[in-house]
Amino acid sequence: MKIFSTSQIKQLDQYTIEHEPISSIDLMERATDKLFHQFIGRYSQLQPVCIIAGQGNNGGDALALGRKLLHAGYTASVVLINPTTLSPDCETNKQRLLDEFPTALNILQQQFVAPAISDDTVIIDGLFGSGLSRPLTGIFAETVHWINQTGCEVVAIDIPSGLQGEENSTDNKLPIVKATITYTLQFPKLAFLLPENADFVGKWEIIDIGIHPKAIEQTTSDYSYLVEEDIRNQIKKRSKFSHKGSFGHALIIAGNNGMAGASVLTAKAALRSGAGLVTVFGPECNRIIVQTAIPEAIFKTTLTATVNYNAIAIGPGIGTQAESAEILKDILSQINKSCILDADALNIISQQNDLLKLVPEGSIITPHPKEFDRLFGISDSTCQRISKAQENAKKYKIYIILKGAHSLIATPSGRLIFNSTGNPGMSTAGSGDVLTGILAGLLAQGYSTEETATTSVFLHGRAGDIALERESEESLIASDIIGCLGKAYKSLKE
Ligand SMILES: NC(=O)C1=CN([C@@H]2O[C@H](COP(=O)(O)OP(=O)(O)OC[C@H]3O[C@@H](n4cnc5c(N)ncnc54)[C@H](O)[C@@H]3O)[C@@H](O)[C@H]2O)[C@H](O)CC1
Ligand SMILES: [K+]
Repeated sequence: MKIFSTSQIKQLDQYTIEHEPISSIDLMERATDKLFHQFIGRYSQLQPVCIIAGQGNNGGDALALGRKLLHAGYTASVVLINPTTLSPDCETNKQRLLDEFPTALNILQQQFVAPAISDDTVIIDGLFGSGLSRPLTGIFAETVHWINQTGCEVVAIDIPSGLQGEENSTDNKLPIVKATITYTLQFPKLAFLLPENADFVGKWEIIDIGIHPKAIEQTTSDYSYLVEEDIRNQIKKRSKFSHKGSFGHALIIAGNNGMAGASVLTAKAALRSGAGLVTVFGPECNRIIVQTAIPEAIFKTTLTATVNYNAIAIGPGIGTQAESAEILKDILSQINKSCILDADALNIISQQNDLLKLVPEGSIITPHPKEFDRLFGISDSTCQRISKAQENAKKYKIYIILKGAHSLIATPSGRLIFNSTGNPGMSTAGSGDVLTGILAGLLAQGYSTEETATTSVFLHGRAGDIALERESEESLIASDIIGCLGKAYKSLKE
């Protein structure tokens, strides 16, 4: 699913109006019908509602939603913050509300006056949406401060008011609505995927308002959101006549003294994701541990003929000592096909930056933000880190998987793909090793590097989400993710 900037969304909106064709007021009516249905699915008529509308089309949406809720029998009051002029569609919806429910509307022009609410009131935030161009001040800022101190549930229309759709200032004192849930129109906004905005956006759901499909298809964007339908068709079907040789041989270089668990988790994940054969390379002291924990894997302490492997993953738990650095250097100088680099392999590279040039084109590296900063320099904001990921993925022609709540895949062609699966329970020891194992498993099976990166990240998160059905966010451990890989695959075949 593409992610567009707010200015692109404005153009898509216009294209829909001209080519569907539909008048802009009817598009607003259609959008608010969808919002209304989403809202009544979550909140009953017993719940009092206070609607805050602004002067633009976000305010128009709020006024129309208020009218629909009053029609449906909700106890709703509407406050219109109107110091200057209303957009034409906002004006129309103000009139429609006044015509039908004249006493429900309170218009404030200069100073904010808090409406009467109760503890269980739901506030609908329709003050500003995608048209916001600068930080809120005056009566708008007062309104936001009031909303945030009520302690009530807040439903934001499109975007929490005060938040920009893309990059936001790092000043955390700016007036921005803290929503419980954001019903966003048609497309997720980039800001929703950035960790610093989590407190404002709350949960978010996409409301399909019927933007013209041709406009969506024709408009390009570097950004996208990886959803199930992107992955389903990528899963390879297995032939009835296949044998273990059909699914490739993965080499996992992982685990030092005391870190055998890293090799176990990585190798197990590679096997569970479908590799035909898995060989673990590690020190002699790990032999019994690895062979006991995964009898299906081969264990080696010497490295020969790396050409025989369909996928090589290197890094989990290898440490950054000279011996490991030598092995990494050897491997990188020897191989000429894409490999997977994680954890200590990345830490070694950040100490010897010239090694980055040896990483074969099309390789996949999987840093978390700290490892990323060690590799490419410290970033002041998530947006800056994202730009650096894009720049370096292009420069070195590699896939960079920047791990996080919405792991980001930066591709050699400059695309930025955010993952949609996963949960906070997956922030646990060994979770990254599991991802590396899945990547190795898929690459070994002949998935292209791009398919490997996207499918692995999606499957890893999906398995984590399935694991959460039995575990809590606190109790979930990396082995649970591996244990749910089967169900994750099945969920994509149902
Ligand atoms: N395709 C869609 O997604 C649809 C979206 N709809 C809704 O329309 C808004 C966007 O409406 P717009 O009128 O462009 O912007 P806002 O309502 O967010 O803002 C109004 C107006 O305010 C001015 N402004 C900007 N920043 C400030 C500020 N800090 N202080 C004061 N005034 C400010 C600026 O001139 C803006 O234009 C979208 O979010 C959806 O809710 C449609 O209803 C359906 C189609
Ligand atoms: K809003």
